[in-house]
Amino acid sequence: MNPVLTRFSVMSPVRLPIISMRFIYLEVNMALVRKSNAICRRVMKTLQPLSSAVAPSGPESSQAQAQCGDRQAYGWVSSRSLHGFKRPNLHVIRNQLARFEGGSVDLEKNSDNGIAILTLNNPRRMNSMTGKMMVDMADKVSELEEWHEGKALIMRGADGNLCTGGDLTFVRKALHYGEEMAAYQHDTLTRLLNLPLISVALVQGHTLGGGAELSTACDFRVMSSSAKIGFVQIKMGLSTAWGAATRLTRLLGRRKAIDLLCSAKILLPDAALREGLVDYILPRGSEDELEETTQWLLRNLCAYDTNITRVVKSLVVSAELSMDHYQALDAERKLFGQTWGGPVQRKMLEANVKHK
Ligand SMILES: CC[C@H](C(=O)O)C(=O)SCCNC(=O)CCNC(=O)[C@H](O)C(C)(C)COP(=O)(O)OP(=O)(O)OC[C@H]1O[C@@H](n2cnc3c(N)ncnc32)[C@H](O)[C@@H]1OP(=O)(O)O
Repeated sequence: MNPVLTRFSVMSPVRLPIISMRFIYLEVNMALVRKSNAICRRVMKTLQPLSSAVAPSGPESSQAQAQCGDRQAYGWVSSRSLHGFKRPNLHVIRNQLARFEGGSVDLEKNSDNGIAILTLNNPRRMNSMTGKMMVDMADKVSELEEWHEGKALIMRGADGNLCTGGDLTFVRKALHYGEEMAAYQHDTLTRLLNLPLISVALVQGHTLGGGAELSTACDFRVMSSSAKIGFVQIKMGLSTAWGAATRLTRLLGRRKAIDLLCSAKILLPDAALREGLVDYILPRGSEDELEETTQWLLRNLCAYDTNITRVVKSLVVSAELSMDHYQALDAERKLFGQTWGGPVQRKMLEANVKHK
């Protein structure tokens, strides 16, 4: 049964006959799975020609294959996801990612106001994410899943910069490991988005590529008046690595998602607000933007009872949770895996592109 509904049904004061609820839920779920499997097979058929277009050919492809080796070696298991794709073994991937050192993701939980602060901490490299930071983030999201007295979460970066995406030193070393890294981040960011906490990304400084993707894994985005945000992956020869194509399409609709992802435009606050990508711009010259964001949260979204706030968030998650979401992420991961390590990305990495 949907984990969110399970948690809600235990908490709901009116205990409906759970058996009949479970039965109805299972029936609906099976119908959804049958429908989405059929859609997914059609989607993947249209994508097949693309894979020969973007995957490396010639010696590079044999080198890439040699590097990748058998997917089993990297933790791909035989069990299939609901939509026919191989479900990755996150535990094996975790051990591989942890070897790419650098930075940390830290968590402070304030039991007085029920607001937790999740901090990306790699300031010398603008909080870009290493493999170790991805493992840290997954662990902190698991800790938040068990924080039952929490009400909200603010995700921010150390020293006034949210995140500039994948740490390029990590990226250059992990070109054989794109799909696995994407699967790991998809799991973490979907769990983050589905937490029974009102989540806000504090968009500060340069929030680029994967950093912009991280911001879409929160319910709301609050932006500093001096910040910039842009999905620059296409300039790097890539599609989105951490699930933003799926989330942006749901958040802004397909037209705006295509616009932001295919133009690689870098938005200043007013434009980001106009596009609906961010929800609030902090006043210019704020002394303490984290405190300003905390007050914005308390005023607008956390003014009421903690348990009811958690139930309302859980209800919205369970209303949105659908097979299509996981099918979209599976397809996104497959596509991303075909761009990662491809000739365009290699050329852009060598060019050391700066997204000014
Ligand atoms: C997996 C996700 C996906 C992917 O990687 O496939 C992506 O996220 S794609 C996007 C990847 N990110 C980038 O390409 C950003 C590259 N960096 C820049 O464009 C600039 O650094 C910029 C515009 C963010 C800031 O420019 P500015 O001149 O203001 O500062 P510096 O360039 O001197 O940067 C300061 C310092 O930070 C280091 N830095 C910044 N971003 C990254 C990064 N993503 N990985 C590693 N290091 C990063 C930069 O190298 C400087 O350090 P230094 O030791 O002085 O070279």
